[in-house]
Amino acid sequence: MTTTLSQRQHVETILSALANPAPTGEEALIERSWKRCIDRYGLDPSRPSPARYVPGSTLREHQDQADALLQVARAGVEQLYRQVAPLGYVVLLTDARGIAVQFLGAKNNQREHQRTGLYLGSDWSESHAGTCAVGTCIHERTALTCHHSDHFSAHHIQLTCTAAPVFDPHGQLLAVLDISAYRSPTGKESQTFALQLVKYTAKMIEDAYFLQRYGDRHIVCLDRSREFVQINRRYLLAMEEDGTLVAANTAGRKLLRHHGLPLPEAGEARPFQAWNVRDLLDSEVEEILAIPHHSDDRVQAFHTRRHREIHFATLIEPPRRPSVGQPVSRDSSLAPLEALADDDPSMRDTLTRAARLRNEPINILVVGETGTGKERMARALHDASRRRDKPFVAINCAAMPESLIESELFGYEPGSFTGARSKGMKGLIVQADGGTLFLDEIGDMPLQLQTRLLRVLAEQEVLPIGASRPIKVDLRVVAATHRDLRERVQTGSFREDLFYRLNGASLRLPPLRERADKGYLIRRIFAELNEQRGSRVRLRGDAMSALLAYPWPGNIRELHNALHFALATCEGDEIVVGDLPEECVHGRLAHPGASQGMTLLATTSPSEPPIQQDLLYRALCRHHWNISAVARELGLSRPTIYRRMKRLGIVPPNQQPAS
Ligand SMILES: Nc1ncnc2c1ncn2[C@@H]1O[C@H](COP(=O)(O)OP(=O)(O)OP(=O)(O)O)[C@@H](O)[C@H]1O
Repeated sequence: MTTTLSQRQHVETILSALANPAPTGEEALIERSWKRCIDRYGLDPSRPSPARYVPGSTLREHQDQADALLQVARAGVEQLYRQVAPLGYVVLLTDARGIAVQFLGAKNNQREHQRTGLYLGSDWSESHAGTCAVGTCIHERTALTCHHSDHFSAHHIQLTCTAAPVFDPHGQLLAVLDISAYRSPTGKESQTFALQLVKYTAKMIEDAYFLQRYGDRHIVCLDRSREFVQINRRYLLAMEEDGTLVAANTAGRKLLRHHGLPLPEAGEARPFQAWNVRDLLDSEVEEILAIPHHSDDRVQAFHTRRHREIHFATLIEPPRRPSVGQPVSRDSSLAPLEALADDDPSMRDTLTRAARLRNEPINILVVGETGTGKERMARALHDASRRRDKPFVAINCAAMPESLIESELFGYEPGSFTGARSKGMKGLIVQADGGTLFLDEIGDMPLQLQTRLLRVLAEQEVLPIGASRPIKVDLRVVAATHRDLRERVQTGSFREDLFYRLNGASLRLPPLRERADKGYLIRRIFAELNEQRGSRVRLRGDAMSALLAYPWPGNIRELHNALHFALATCEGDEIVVGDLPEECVHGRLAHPGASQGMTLLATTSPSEPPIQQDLLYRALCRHHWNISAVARELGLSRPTIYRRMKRLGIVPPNQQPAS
C-alpha cells in the first residue's frame, strides 16, 4: 500500500498536535488517544493497519457472551440501520472489547466492508486499530465522532465513524454502537446529527436492557417534562417495594450523583450504599407506589430533596411482586423455603435442592457456619413437607448436659432411676413421631449416644430407659452442624455409619457476608421484629448502608441481634446509623469522611453502649461541635443530640471546667 500526500500530512499533523496538545473538548480527547497509540500501544500512524478478525469460533464465543444484549438490541440496531443506510452508513455493534458482534451493511459492498474492518468479527480495540470511534469510545466511556483525520492510522482517514457506549444497570460497559461511512463531507459538523442519532439509539438499547433486567422490580421513570415522561423516560430507577434503590440507567446514575446519592459503579466493592427513593424525592414511598392508581394521567410531580428540582414521575410495576415474607411460588407449600432467600445464587441452588428433598424419606444434614440459619432451614423443610401438621422437635446436642441427653432423647419408664419422675417421661424422639426431629450441633453428640441414635435411625424404634419393649417411630431427621463432620469421622470422634445415615443429602448454607441478598434479609428480619414488637419503626438509608457494608462474622444471628438492639434503643420512629451497635458502623467510621485516630475523651455512661458515645463524639469533633451539622449527619434532631450528649456526659470543650 502506498502512502498518499494526505496520509503523510496526517502523520505530520499527529506529531505536531502531540507537541502542542489541545486543552479541552473532543480535540483533546482525540489527542489523548493519539498519545496512547504511540506511548502505550507502540503504534505507528504511517504503517498500514489491516483489519484484524477474530476466528469464527472466537466470534461465536463473543456473541454468546453478548447474547442477552444482542436479543434486546436487535430491533434498535435494525431501526438505526434503516435510518442511516440510505446515507451510505453501515452499523456495527461491538462488545466491550471492541469485537464486532453484529453488523448491518449493504450486501453489494461486502469486499470493501471486509477490507476496512467494517464487518462482523473485526477488532476495533484502540490498542489494535488506533484512535477510532469504537476503541476510543471504550477507553473514554463517552460517545464521539472519529472523523477522517481524527483516526490515528493514516489508512482510516477516509472514514467517518460515530459511536456511543451502552452501559449495564451498574455502569459496566456492555457494548458500543457505531455507524460508519466511507464518504462524507469534510467538516466534522456534518456528523452532528449522526452523533445524536447514535446516542439516542444506544440509550434506547440500554433502557430496554435495563427494563428487561429489572422487570421484577418497581421502576420509577423521571423526566423534567410532564408531557414527555411517558415517552422519554429519561431517568430510570429500579427500586424494591420499600423504596431501596437497586439500580439506575446511565442518566439515572448521573441524577443520583448530582443529588449526592451515588450508586456503586461497576468494579467498586459492593454493597456500597443503599439509598432510598425518599432520599432523592421529597415524598413517601407509598406516594410513589400509588402513582399508577391515584393520578389521572399516571404522572406525578415531585421535588428533589436536595436541589428542589421538579421532576415528573411514572411508575412501571412488576408483573407479580413477591413482597417480603410472601414469596411468589407456583406451589404455595414451598413458600416457607422460598422465604429464606431472595436472589442469592448459592441460596437459590440450596433451596431448589431442598424443595426436591422435602418429601423424600431420607435424612438431611444442614451444614454452615454458626448462625447461618440452619435451624430456620430445618423448620422450613418441615413446614414445606407433608409432615407439616405433625411436631417439629428441636434438640441442641451441644447445649444439653451429657447426663440428661439420654433421658431427654429416649425417655424413661416410671422409677427407672433415682430422681426420675414417677410417671416416667416420653422422650423427645417419641414426641417427634410423625414429624421432624431436628438435631442441632450433631457434631457435639457424645459417642455413646451416637450408637443409640444410630439404632433409632436404623430400626425406626426407641427403647426408653428401663423399658423392655421398643416404641415404633416414624421420623424424618434433619441434623445440623458447623463442624467438619468428615474430619470428625477421621479423628474417631464421630461414627462413620451415623454420618452416612444422617447425610442422606446435605444442604449447605453460605455465610451472610457472601450472600447477595443481604438487603432482603435485613428487611425481612426487620419486618419480623417490628411485627413482634407491634411497632412501625423505619430503617433509614444510612443505617441500611452500614448494615450492608458490615462483614457479619456472626452471620444472621448477629444481624438479628443488631436489629433487635437498634429497635430496642432507638428514639422515635426511625433507625439511623447512630442507633446501630458499634461493630456494624465500624465500616462507616473508617469512611474517608470520618476523622481517624480519635480517642474518646468524654466520660462514659455504663448503661450506654460505647458506640453511642464514640460515634456521637467523633461526629461532634468532625463538625467542630456544630450541633446542627451533627444532627444532619446522624439523622437526629438537635434536641435529641443535646439530650444524648447530656446522657452520655459529653461536654463541649468550651464548656469544660478549666483544669
Ligand atoms: N432466612 C431467615 N430469615 C429471617 N431470620 C433468619 C433467617 N435465617 C436465620 N434467621 C435468624 O437468625 C438467627 C440464627 O438462625 P438459626 O438459629 O437458624 O441459625 P443456626 O445456623 O442454626 O445457628 P447455630 O449454628 O448457632 O445453631 C435466628 O434468630 C433466626 O431467626
